[in-house]
Amino acid sequence: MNGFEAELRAVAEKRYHHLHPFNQRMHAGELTRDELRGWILNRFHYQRHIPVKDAFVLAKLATPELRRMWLRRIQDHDGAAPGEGGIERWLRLGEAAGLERSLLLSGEGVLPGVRLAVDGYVNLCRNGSALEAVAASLTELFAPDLMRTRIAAFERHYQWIDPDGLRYFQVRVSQGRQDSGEALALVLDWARMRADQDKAVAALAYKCDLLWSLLDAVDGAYR
Ligand SMILES: O=C(O)c1cc(C(=O)O)c2c(n1)C(=O)C(=O)c1cc(C(=O)O)[nH]c1-2
Repeated sequence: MNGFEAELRAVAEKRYHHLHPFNQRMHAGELTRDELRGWILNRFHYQRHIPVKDAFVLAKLATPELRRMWLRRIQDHDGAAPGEGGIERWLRLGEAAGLERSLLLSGEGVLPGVRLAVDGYVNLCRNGSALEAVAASLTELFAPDLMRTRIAAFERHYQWIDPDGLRYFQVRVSQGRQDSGEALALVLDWARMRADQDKAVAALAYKCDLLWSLLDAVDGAYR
């Protein structure tokens, strides 16, 4: 591993939301039903904007090979047909926790801080360079381990949620590994100069901060 890759990993190790008190309480089984439902509802706002931000990233990629690779991410979330894909699986997670899909789809109850955090990510991908947008997605290097911890915590502590609802997380473990492996290879290839490496590190730190802010908003609202 070169020094730049170590620097990227160190940023996420220190600032990624696996360390956030809300996630720590989730894993320890300390969340109430209302808190968990509030998280699922608010995180849906993030989920439904992932393919939107990925469409901005796609438009910045210069070759068919790169666009094909990135297009797969949009399909992972939107599915190839109605009733498929990550957004549908998140709606089923909501239903497994007792939340109507019409409520999630309405956007009602999404917290102001969550809207700002999600806007921050979409706008980074809209206005930033391809390097910055792809570097920001590198939080996914750490997401699969977090998903595995989360699945175990749900199975152990939150048995009132139908286990079929956990399918979103199970599928994301391998998708996240593939996504982050591809994104890391691109960032290492594109950022050879120190100035570019600094921009990539800053974009990743910003992404960590916005995920952290999203949980701050949820943590403060439902206690
Ligand atoms: O539940 C999580 O902790 C978590 C974190 C992240 C992340 O690190 O951004 C993503 C996801 N989930 C996720 O489900 C997902 O599809 C996803 C896409 C991206 C991205 O930046 O392109 N991050 C994430």
